[in-house]
Amino acid sequence: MKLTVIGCGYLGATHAAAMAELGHQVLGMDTDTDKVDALNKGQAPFVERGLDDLLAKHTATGQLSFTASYAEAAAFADVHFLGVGTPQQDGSGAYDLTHLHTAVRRLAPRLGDGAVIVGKSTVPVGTVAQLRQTLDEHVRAGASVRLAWSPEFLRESFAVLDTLEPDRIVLGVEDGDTSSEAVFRRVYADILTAGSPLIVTDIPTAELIKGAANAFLATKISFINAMAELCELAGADVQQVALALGYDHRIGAKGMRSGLGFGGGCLPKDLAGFTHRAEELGADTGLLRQVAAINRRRREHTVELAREALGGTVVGKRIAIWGAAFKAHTDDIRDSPALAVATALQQAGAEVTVHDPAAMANARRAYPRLDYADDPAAAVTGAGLLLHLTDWPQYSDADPADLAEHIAVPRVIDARGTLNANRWREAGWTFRALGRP
Ligand SMILES: NC(=O)c1ccc[n+]([C@@H]2O[C@H](COP(=O)([O-])OP(=O)(O)OC[C@H]3O[C@@H](n4cnc5c(N)ncnc54)[C@H](O)[C@@H]3O)[C@@H](O)[C@H]2O)c1
Ligand SMILES: O=c1ccn([C@@H]2O[C@H](COP(=O)(O)OP(=O)(O)O[C@H]3O[C@H](CO)[C@@H](O)[C@H](O)[C@H]3O)[C@@H](O)[C@H]2O)c(=O)[nH]1
Repeated sequence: MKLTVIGCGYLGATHAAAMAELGHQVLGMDTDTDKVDALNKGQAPFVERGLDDLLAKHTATGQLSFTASYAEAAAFADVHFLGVGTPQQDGSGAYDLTHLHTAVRRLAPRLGDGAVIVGKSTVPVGTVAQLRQTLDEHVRAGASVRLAWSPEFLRESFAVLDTLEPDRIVLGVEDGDTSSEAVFRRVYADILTAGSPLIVTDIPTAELIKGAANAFLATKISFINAMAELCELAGADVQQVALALGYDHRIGAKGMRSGLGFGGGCLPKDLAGFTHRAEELGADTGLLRQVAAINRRRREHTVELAREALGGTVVGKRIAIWGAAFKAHTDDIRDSPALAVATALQQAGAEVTVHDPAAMANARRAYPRLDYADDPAAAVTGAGLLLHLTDWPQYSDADPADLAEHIAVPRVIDARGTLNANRWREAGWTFRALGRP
């Protein structure tokens, strides 16, 4: 089949490459010409495992290409996936939906009768009804264009795998739309044959499923972090608590790692947007607000522990920070908990040196006033405290005995819970972890 993907960021570039891997002819479209150029060379403009290989493989054969032209995209195919960004509006939790409306407005007059738009971006419930109005206002006279919504559940760093082998696929179709599902089933034929379940539902339900999924994932993380708070007060170990809870099949161990809390381009923004929309609809959002508050406290608590470790003040103190990405195996620093802690400490007067295996270029651009070191040992050299803030395996594999020779005072706070406490203590470090004795 011939398909386009409008908006080629983390979601869209991965989706385009994965659709080519399924055998489709794919044209990705993005307004960012630098991104388009990189993608056409077979290079992902961000770090994502396996994506460069897929892009290189399919751009080389011409099965996958990218453009900045709506006209080319509209002429290329009758099925158009939408993956443009839906960021948070400044100063409120609400979603900014302008990119979506722009994309529909620009595409609509160029589409032929029978075209199908399938949205993948994350949106608050009610968005598709508004996009339908935008579509109807701009579509050619006499052309009937269908609009369906298939929210995306991929995780960064597992994006290729999650797109090709999804836990489930959701498709929302408008009332009276009897044909989008058949088109969609053809697009996803191989994935459906391999056993991924497909849930076909109405539009509001499809929109809401995505928000609910991220709200649940956020709740699970904040739940275990609330237990971590309690463990610290009681002298108990949250990792043992999580281990024991996770063996219960009704709870499950996945997505329940305690630590510095959730960041990234999705969970914080989607929790805020979901809460905002729920309030507009008159729902009680007490639970959702607590989830966000617990998450905020993780960052504040880590800053406080650093202050405490340094004798009550961070002013003029050298602090090494391991981690800038919002999680391991990505260069994404959107709402990164690690950088939130780093900048809070710097604002409080500390001299902060940051290391990250992949996200330093992005961090340098966004936070040019922080210091950066090229390797983990260089970051700790001369510091009075090390904070471990992103769960890269390089950090859990590092040799604490070797590092103790570089740091001025061997003191570490493990905010991700992935360092081996015994190993670090045996190497002479004062070791403190969140939620653990
Ligand atoms: N990143 C993820 O892991 C992930 C997973 C599931 C869902 N989502 C959702 O997918 C959407 C995209 O997220 P992302 O992380 O890929 O964002 P992103 O910022 O990486 O990518 C968005 C892309 O859209 C492009 N764009 C903006 N306006 C455009 C327009 N009018 N026409 C064409 N292109 C346009 C931008 O240039 C950018 O490349 C969001 O709604 C997000 O919530 C993201
Ligand atoms: O047990 C856990 C799992 C994650 N995190 C943190 O939570 C954040 C989000 O992690 P993760 O869910 O792995 O990353 P994302 O790539 O942001 O993916 C989430 O957001 C996407 C965008 O909506 C969804 O598609 C995915 O299903 C959803 O997992 C990161 O800061 C992690 O460090 C924890 O603290 N504990």
